Amino acid sequence: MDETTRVWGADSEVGRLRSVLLHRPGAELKRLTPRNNDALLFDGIPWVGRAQDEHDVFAQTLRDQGVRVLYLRDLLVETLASEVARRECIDVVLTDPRLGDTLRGRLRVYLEGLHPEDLAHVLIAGLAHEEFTSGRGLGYVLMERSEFVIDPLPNLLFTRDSSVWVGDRVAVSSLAMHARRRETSLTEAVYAHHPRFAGVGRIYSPDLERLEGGDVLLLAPGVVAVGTGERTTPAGVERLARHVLGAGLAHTVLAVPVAQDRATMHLDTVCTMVDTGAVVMYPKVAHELRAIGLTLEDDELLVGEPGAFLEVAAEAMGIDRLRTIDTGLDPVTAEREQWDDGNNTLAVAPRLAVAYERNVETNARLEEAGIEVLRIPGSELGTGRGGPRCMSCPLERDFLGDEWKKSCYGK
Ligand SMILES: NC(=[NH2+])NCCC[C@H](N)C(=O)O
Repeated sequence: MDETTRVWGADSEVGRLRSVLLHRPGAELKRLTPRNNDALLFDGIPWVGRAQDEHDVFAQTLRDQGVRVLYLRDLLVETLASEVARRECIDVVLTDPRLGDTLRGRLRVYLEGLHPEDLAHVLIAGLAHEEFTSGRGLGYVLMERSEFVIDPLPNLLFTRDSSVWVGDRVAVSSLAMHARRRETSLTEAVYAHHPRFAGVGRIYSPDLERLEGGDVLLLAPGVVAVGTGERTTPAGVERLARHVLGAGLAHTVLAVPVAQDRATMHLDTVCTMVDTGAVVMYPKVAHELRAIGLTLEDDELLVGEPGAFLEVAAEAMGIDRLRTIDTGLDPVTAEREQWDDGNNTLAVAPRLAVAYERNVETNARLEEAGIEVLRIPGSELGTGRGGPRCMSCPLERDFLGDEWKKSCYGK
């Protein structure tokens, strides 16, 4: 398809995937140490070379299915050819109040002198105290050697969280955790200034209430579920609902409260779609999870009565039942495989999903249920607590539109 006729976006989680935004992990992962990994939201210290190999397998698996893989880093380098984009990305770094004016001034001169390739590297991998030899000022002198003048972004790998498409519009999200806040200045720059995305409509921006893409699930054309818990706030759900409903991109938004735990940081840690009317879901929460329908009437956001997620979702989708496939086999296996992102699958098409190979029982269950599983390794990638869905932002999926119901029932 030529660039001018391209229709970006998605109206489901399962329409045939045409292009996807990934970030191949790099030098930013080398910044992780046992002292900073918790603050940087990693549960271990990944072997970086192996994590890259695993990620390459992921990307190749998608390409083998005819999916075009775009890398965030490449787009960022191209974006940074624009003076405005450069200034915006640099300004965000310089707002860090830890710096102090002297160090800030030095840093500005340094960053402004960098070629786009090197600037992208520093924006992603950060800048260690010892690497910035031209640093001056009290902020610099009293900084611990192990600190960063610019913090690295090891979670950039999880491209699902910093932007999400609803219909043909993109939401650049508002990340909740300090370690991730700056990620969206890079995604924002790409969507705003890369010629590839010229003219694309927006429905969210990073200055709004907290909202992370991992919480946003396109259940069906017209129905969007949004988790609210550790990351996305109820106010974030409300704001997105207003924008999505107001723009006619959906008729119902479901707010889905999830426990405020690391294991369930996003809705996609317990539930992802693998077919038009089916989800893989952590059984422990499947029947506890509640949902509240939000609709818009005369510009007023109406909040429905809370009900069981599976029922409220099926009703909003207009189907009798949302099919569930359980994580694991017994409760202990289910808990282990939920933790290891067994629920976090990426559908390439209806009944075809990428999953971590390590979740043996969950994958077997998916296959029993008629879902073809494309297995990828994730021993190192998994240390960041994210699976194939978290590591991908679908840019183009075939829109299912009215065909959706037919494919849901026509099996
Ligand atoms: N959509 C997701 N589940 N993303 C997982 C993100 C993991 C990342 N380490 C974080 O804590 O933010």
